[in-house]
Amino acid sequence: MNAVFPTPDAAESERLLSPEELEAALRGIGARRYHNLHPFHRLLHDGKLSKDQVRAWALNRYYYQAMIPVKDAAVLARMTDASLRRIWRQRIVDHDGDHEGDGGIERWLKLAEGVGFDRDYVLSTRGILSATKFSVEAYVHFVSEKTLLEAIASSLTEMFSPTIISERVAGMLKNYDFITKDTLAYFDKRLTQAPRDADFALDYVKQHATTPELQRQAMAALTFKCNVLWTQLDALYFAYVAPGMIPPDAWRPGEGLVAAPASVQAAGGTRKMAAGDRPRLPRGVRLRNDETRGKYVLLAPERTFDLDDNAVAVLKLVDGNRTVADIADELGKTYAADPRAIEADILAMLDGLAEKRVLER
Ligand SMILES: O=C(O)c1cc(C(=O)O)c2c(n1)C(=O)C(=O)c1cc(C(=O)O)[nH]c1-2
Repeated sequence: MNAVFPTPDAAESERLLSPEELEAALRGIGARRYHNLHPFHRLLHDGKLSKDQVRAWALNRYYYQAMIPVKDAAVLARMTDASLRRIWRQRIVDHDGDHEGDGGIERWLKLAEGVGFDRDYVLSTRGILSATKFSVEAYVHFVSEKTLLEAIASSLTEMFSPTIISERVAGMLKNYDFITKDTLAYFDKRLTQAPRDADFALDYVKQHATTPELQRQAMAALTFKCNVLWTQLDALYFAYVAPGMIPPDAWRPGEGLVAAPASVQAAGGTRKMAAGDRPRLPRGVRLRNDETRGKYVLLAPERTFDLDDNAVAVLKLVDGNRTVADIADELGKTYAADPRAIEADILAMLDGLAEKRVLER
């Protein structure tokens, strides 16, 4: 393994690597350490997180986004060559934009707003985990204090980001009903910006890491940066997944959100079903008669829900055409009940299924 991907402390790194070997070594660091491998990202992309856990990610990642131009300004300040600065300054423009309302930070704010946050709360950075701040600030300090080669090499995680971004966008759109293409617009531009930036940085490092020591420093810088990304996810995982220990002062579910209409709040985030809605089963979810058990179940990908008789009676009428009021009318006739009286129970039952994401409006 070391012969293919020498690590900074491997004996192999005593030898001067060819530029191609150096690139392979750098890619090997990403293959082992990039944050696409972190369990938090796996959960995020596979649709296994709750809306609040996705919110925690969006909020914390805002801090990274907001500090990237500060980091790049620190890198720029190290550059004595105008031709280098001319290229590097584009990174700051990409994130800050050319005018108010433009740029990557603004697009990340849209993402945070898209999952329910109040913009001013996000901007205040009040609820962001201290560990997130420590990691991000370590990155800014690193590029300020280390050599320019190390500062540039530390940005090389971007070589690996297009793959994770494609996976993330596809996974989140598929798996979360509260995520839209607009919400994730931040990532569209990164798919072209990141390879452009990474190509430049990689060429620079290959050209300037001309001794085993400099090559070792470049590899160590990339390793450090992988750790900057990884530790941010460790902190999120610890606070919001398991053991779920949210530190004092960090964001707690419910805080910093745009006040939703009362009907939305009552449904715990998703709008409550109304009598005029036409519920339907999402793609991949089916009502099935489980003959061996002699009962109906709701079959969803990798999940099965047992249903009581009332739920089965309602779901047999759920077809995307009938409104909830229509369903109440029909069941009222069948069971000789007042449709308006049973409507409330039907709505509550459907809301419960919608929250589990096995029913849509
Ligand atoms: O979505 C991601 O996984 C991801 C990763 C990285 C990265 O690898 O550092 C960056 C970004 N996104 C990103 O959006 C971004 O602007 C960025 C700037 C930098 C950097 O080190 O200068 N990395 C990243």
